[in-house]
Amino acid sequence: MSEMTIIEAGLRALAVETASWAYANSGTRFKVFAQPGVPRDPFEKIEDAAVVHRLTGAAPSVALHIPWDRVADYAKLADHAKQEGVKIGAINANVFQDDDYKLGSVTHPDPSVRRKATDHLLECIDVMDLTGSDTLKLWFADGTNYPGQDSIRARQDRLAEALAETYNRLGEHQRMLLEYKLFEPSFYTMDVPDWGTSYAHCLELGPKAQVVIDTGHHAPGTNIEFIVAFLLRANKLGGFDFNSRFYADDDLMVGAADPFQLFRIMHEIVSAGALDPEAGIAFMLDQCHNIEPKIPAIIRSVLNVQELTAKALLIDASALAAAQENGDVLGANEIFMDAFYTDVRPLLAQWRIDRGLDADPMAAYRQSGYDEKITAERVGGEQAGWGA
Ligand SMILES: O=C[C@H](O)[C@H](O)[C@H](O)[C@H](O)CO
Ligand SMILES: [Zn+2]
Ligand SMILES: [Zn+2]
Repeated sequence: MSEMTIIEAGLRALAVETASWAYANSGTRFKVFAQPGVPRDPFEKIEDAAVVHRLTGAAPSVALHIPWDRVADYAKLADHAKQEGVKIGAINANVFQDDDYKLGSVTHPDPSVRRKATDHLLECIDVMDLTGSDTLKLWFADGTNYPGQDSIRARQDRLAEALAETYNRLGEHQRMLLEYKLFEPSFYTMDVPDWGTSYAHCLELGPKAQVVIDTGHHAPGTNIEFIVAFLLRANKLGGFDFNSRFYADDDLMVGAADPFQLFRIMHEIVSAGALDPEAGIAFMLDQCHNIEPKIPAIIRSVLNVQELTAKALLIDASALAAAQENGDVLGANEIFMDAFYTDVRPLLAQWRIDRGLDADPMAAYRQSGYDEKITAERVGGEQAGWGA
């Protein structure tokens, strides 16, 4: 089978979900650098997401974050997305920016705060019903900063209670993804610190609960592809928050800091046949573009996922299996690395041309004049951003 045929079949299924908040101003605790032309509301965020899909052909959905994307008429927002040629993806809850959540949200010692937080999770399922989204994504900033601050076990009981109530509210075709994070903004304990904790809660909840892996949420040196392989085998991998990092939760462009890691992750996906939409793996981006222009950075990120997936698709699976069975350590590694070192960019350029897309989406964006258009049009009003 020709390389193009292999890539053709594999990439046809690959759909990347971009993040509404990545089109808005976001940065670090030190500085958020506002940029001209940034969206002022979720409708404009969706228009930018549609441009990414039109140029790459591989980003058909956009995740929302509530309340950052709260609108009066969610059906109208979903219609707008449809008009623009994209659909609403995962709905992200936000129980980390309210003053009441200083000591936690669903794990807070005060039951009235837990009630408030759980009600927000339920509100997000209402948003799913109104927008046609089938995925609720939950990340909790909940944790403690000092030993003794609270009971680690009691917080797990509170978390489990809120998750169960939320799970029971899910519709027949809806699911919830539980994200974990080693640290930040809590620095002694996070209540969902690692994949094992998320996995255990998801097992306790049932089949509609799965784990989401944010590639920036692990201790340095963690073998993330092992977690991918394990959760795929257990049918408990719901998706990814793709980004890359050099140190912590840097939220840089996926594949930028460590393309080889993304290749190893996509090898586990491809070899498990999980690229197929039926497998239900959400390939979401969770990034923040503080110093680089946002839309081109997101286009570049989608291309990075395509490129490393195409390389993974080119691994000679039968030769690799034979080498593995024969204990041919160097042979197996050579077959693996051969694919990684294959330049797939000419193949992908042709793949795009065959779809009526520009061979080079980054150049196509520069030549589109879209940046100039939004910079000229989006004056006045408040730019969207963290907390706006
Ligand atoms: O670190 C926070 C997590 O990655 C969440 O996914 C969060 O909702 C997202 O980063 C938006 O801030
Ligand atoms: Zn994330
Ligand atoms: Zn994060």
